[in-house]
Amino acid sequence: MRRPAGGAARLIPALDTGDAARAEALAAALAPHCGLLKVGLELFCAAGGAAVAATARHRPVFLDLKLHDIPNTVAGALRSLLPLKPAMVTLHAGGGPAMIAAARAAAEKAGADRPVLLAVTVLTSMDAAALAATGVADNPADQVRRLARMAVAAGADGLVCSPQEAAMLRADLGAAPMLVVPGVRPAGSDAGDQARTATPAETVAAGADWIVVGRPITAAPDPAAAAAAIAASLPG
Ligand SMILES: O=c1ccn([C@@H]2O[C@H](COP(=O)(O)O)[C@@H](O)[C@H]2O)c(=O)[nH]1
Repeated sequence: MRRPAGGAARLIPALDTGDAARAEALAAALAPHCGLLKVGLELFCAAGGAAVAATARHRPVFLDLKLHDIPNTVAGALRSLLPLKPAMVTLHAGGGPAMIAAARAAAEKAGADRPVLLAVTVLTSMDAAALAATGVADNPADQVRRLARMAVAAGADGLVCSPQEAAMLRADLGAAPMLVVPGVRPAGSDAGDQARTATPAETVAAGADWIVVGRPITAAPDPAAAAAAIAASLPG
């Protein structure tokens, strides 16, 4: 997977709906304004591989299933997903190095066309209090750094972090890991359940390769116009 040159290629709209027909209509409308399209848990649980195939007719698919299980099970899940040819797949960094290494070994069975493996660090919906409730006393940035170092060493190609950690990860890990960043909000839009946010332009300036935007696009009266406006705001 090549890194995006800039502008619209950096944008990944999240097709978060349980309605496969609506997802396909969104995919068709948003494709001219983005680099990839994200199929997440809501759409995959509703429509499975058929939704991935339908979305892939419009743009390469970022399959955001956040796999998190014992290594053998995650490796098996990866093998089951390979026929769908997703461009990117997520797994939780919290599954640990053996799980990530097993996923990498399974993905490599697809050869040169294998999906990019992205390790999700600390969910962008979590603030320090939410993290503390899980037993992690460190602030989100420290926990993101710790998980990111471990995940890259174990074989992840890239990371999912919030806009607020992108610059730190670039400084810490250099240019190599791909950074895919949700929790992105155009100025003035509702954060909803996202806790660690920034604007699209700020997020790219901080070092994100791709930004993920869901509701500010899909809940807009004209999703294609919303995506076009976000793409136009991105630095090259
Ligand atoms: O830490 C994470 C990991 C994944 N996501 C996903 O990104 C989108 C964001 O949607 P918005 O509507 O723009 O909030 C959604 O599909 C999440 O599952 C994330 O938000 N944070």
